[in-house]
Amino acid sequence: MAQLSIVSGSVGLITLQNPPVNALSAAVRQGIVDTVEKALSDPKVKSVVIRGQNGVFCGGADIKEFGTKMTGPHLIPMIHAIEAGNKPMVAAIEGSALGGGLELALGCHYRVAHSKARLGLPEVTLGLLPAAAGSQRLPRLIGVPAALNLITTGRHVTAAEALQLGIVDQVTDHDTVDTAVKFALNVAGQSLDARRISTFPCPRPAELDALFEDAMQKVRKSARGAIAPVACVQAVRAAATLPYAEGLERERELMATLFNSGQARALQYCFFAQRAVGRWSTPSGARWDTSKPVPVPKAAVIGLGTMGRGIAVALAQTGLSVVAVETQEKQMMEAKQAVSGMLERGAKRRGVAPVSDKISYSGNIRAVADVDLVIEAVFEDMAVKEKLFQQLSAICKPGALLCTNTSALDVDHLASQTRNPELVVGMHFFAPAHVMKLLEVVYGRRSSTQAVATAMQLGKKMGKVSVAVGNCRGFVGNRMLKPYIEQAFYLLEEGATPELVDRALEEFGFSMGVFRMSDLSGLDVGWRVRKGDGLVEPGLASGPSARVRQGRRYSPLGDLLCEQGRFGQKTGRGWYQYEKPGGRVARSDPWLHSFLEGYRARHGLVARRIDHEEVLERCLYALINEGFHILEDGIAAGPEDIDVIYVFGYGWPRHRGGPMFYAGMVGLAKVLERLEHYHQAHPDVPHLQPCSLLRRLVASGSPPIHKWREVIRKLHSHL
Ligand SMILES: CC(C)(COP(=O)(O)OP(=O)(O)OC[C@H]1O[C@@H](n2cnc3c(N)ncnc32)[C@H](O)[C@@H]1OP(=O)(O)O)[C@@H](O)C(=O)NCCC(=O)NCCSC(=O)C[C@@H](O)CCCCCCCCCCCCC(=O)O
Repeated sequence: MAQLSIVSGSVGLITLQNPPVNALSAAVRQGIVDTVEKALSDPKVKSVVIRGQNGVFCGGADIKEFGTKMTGPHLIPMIHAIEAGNKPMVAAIEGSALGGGLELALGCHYRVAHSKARLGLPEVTLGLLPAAAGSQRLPRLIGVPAALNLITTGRHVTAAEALQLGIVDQVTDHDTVDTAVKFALNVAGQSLDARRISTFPCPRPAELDALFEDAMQKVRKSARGAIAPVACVQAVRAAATLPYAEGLERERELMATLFNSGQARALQYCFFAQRAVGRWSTPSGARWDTSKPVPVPKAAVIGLGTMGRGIAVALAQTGLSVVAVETQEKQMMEAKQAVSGMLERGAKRRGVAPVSDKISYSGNIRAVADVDLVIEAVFEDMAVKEKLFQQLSAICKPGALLCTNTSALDVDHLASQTRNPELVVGMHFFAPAHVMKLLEVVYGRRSSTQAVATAMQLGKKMGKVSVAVGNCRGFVGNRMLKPYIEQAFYLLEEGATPELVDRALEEFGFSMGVFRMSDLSGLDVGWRVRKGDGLVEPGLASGPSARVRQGRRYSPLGDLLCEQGRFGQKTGRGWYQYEKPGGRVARSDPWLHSFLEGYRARHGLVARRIDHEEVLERCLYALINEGFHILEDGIAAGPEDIDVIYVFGYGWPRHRGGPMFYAGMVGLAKVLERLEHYHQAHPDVPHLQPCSLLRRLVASGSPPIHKWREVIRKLHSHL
């Protein structure tokens, strides 16, 4: 797992061998210990270069080992032996040097990086801190403020930035190992006294207390309850205030609290789940590894509202030629301006030239005739989309994929409007589409394997986390949102306020509670959908029937607000009030509170005290219950798909792993018991009735989440 050879007569070349990222497994650690010892004791070796196999230096500690009984040498003494050695050690960094990988490089006396390499200490994103002395060495090398920034955000830096910060000594565009070997030959025999980072005094910035207080406030605000960023600040503080050995001890203590925490488990689960969704499969047997996507050099976007603009920008930034079609002149003018602004800002952020020439605009749908793939993003109205798909089917060249960005409508029905239904899939982006990472790729009953594979690959190229899901109303994300929002409305009827519900959800870790989110996205969106579903009945002011629709409990609260023209931020009034239409700062609205009181009085509802626990249980367990239905129906292939959708698209706090992972953490038996309890109290709310898959999982002893698929498979084979 690590090999030593001698090159250029006197340079010991140690190669880490653990594809694909040379993670520091027990075998690699043992290999490093052995080869370093050999190199140090071999009189022929005057200096040493450490590199990783296959163009990747090292992706850090082996995350798969965490949570298992860890064996093999520890990282800290291993890295210490490298630093303390009396022969110059040079890290040759290609690809990535992340986490333990960078910590290993910091133990070396010199670092040479390829210009395309990326370096960082991303442990915080896994619920950990750089506990192989990274939190103690990095501040000594680059100073406290820069180290704090890197360690608390986990961001990766380019080789150029690493050079500027002083993390690496040389950057090369040529062969990294050759360059590092030359470097090692040059420094052989030189004193290493000034090269051992652990012996550096940590630069103490002025206003140390204020600096750390500020850093702590920042992470507490952005971490929304995550504990690792806080521990990272504490560890860097130890570097700045304690001698190295004591700092190291503090790092160890802090790591011990993080290492077995639920948050670390949740974040590491997310890391693997994000990668697992790329290995998609469909109930018809289509799979990621047996499907061949078709190339998509040219694409079209139809409809240049908010979504269409974002999609066009995202496609152009990926390097595709884009035809942007909008038939309304005013909308087209506004869109052109908005798109060029988005492209310019994006280019500035990424330090590249804007790609405005990648987009051509047309008011005529015939302009899409020669594209390889079309994404429609027109108004969310089935009749409009039906007509468009009929047109596209006639206009587009043979084999062109027809994709819909609908957030809830029936993909099979749209496919049935075309001559080639196998070429139709959903590509459900999230607003703003050029920023949000999530893409739901919706396969219909007749979508071809190739169509799904092409949409999945295009999503990946666009930098999206793409999840393949089946076709049903709302797909995965929006389908689960419905019972969640519904519970929030019922809680208002029963005595809660929007502030109370939102506070409970935000303290849980959501970036926004349900009502602030509703104000942001616009209350009229849901109103239109409910009208389409025949649920809105204006004029039914009171009486029990006013709160029952289609035989179930229904809350008309959202409809009543819309009737008052309260659409949220855009009108300056919604569940909250705003300083002006388009304002963003939500303030409590006394009108809303007295409206709720009047509503309850009219309907004979007596307000009761509702606590955060009930808010969380009712909203989250209703959402999770729908997640189980989705798994039972085969709409999502596994719980990871649902969790990735919620973390990347719906603001679910990553350190809680996603709704299905969270259910496992709470305990499936508890979720079942609470759903039964609430369903008994609200028998007219079908979403609270526990799903039979949940019952089955509990009956099978609540297996860990990675075993749920077995239970689901058995369930499907019985159907
Ligand atoms: C490296 C990447 C940037 C590469 O990206 P790319 O897109 O090319 O590839 P993928 O991301 O798809 O990855 C390919 C493949 O590899 C798997 N993988 C990647 N990295 C790792 C890894 N580090 N370990 C294991 N496996 C990895 C990935 O899962 C893919 O496989 P799959 O089958 O899933 O498709 C990118 O991969 C990346 O960003 N990787 C992660 C980088 C990272 O976060 N590194 C940090 C790791 S944590 C760490 O290093 C910790 C160290 O600081 C300190 C460790 C000290 C440990 C001490 C433990 C003692 C605990 C004391 C407490 C005891 C308490 C008590 O119980 O008493």
